[in-house]
Amino acid sequence: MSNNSDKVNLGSILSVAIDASQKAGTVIRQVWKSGKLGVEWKGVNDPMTEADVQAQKLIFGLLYKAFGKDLPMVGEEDTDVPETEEIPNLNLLDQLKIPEEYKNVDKKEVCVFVDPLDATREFVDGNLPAVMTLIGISYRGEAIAGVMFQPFVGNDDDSNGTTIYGMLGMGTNVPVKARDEKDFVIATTRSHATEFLEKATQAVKADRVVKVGGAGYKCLLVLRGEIDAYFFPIPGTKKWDTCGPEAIIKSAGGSFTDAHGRSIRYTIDTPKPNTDGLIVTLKGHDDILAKISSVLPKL
Ligand SMILES: O=P(O)(O)O[C@H]1[C@H](O)[C@@H](O)[C@H](OP(=O)(O)O)[C@@H](O)[C@H]1O
Ligand SMILES: [Mg+2]
Ligand SMILES: [Mg+2]
Ligand SMILES: [Mg+2]
Repeated sequence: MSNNSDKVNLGSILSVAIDASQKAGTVIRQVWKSGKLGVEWKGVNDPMTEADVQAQKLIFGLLYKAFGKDLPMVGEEDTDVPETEEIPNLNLLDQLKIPEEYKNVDKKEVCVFVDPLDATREFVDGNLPAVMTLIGISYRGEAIAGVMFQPFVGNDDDSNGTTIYGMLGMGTNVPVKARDEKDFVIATTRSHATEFLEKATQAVKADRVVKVGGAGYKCLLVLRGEIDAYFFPIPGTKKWDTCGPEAIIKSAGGSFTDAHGRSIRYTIDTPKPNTDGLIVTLKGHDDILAKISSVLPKL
């Protein structure tokens, strides 16, 4: 399958996404170590740095080099895409583990969502474990596969970071454990709370509320069984924040919906804001939806 073919193997795209996220992580660490973050404010509490921009250019360059510039792609930042000298690695995954239905699909029915640096505010504040590169792969509008790469956590092979990936029908590369305690603990925004969020939090009767930055990072806390739910039933996240993490959560058997329990769609034309919020769990999803329904506006 050459890069100008109109067919693609989603397993190969996931391989290049993993490779690109690790290489982007190296760039992010280099910018951090330089001390010259080049922070620009896109909006209130919404920074962009040189690391966000350079990481996105690298990721787009590798995916275009591997699959052609007609690969539908959405990135958070508005950057040009220079030719890259880097070589994309299409062979990181065992093709025997890739579901047959994903091996030869129409490229125009795929869309890759790239958040080159999730939790930029945390990056600027020096809260580095929450920083991640997120890449999601959708097919016919459904989040199918994704990778979350933590450049400042752990020491993953020679990529100096921690790679978490998953694909529907294949599972994840990391052990996943649902939280199983008597109390009910949720994670939500550190910096974008609203009156309605407080009301909704009371409606679901959380025993403890963990306030941390990073949409990807809160999904990781669910995967690791540190919280029962990522609870954010208000606007704020975008499709690039959620496509990759959703695919990983669902490939681990979890649930990922908006506040009304509806699936989130990911096509090139889908509006980027997740206006109806997020609820992310490994278990107990319906119980949360039942409790929050009493305070949600009727559809
Ligand atoms: O990639 P960035 O812009 O850092 O992504 C943001 C999310 O868009 C935003 O929703 C998250 O807000 P909360 O901290 O309130 O959960 C922010 O942490 C980043 O993930
Ligand atoms: Mg941002
Ligand atoms: Mg983000
Ligand atoms: Mg970002």
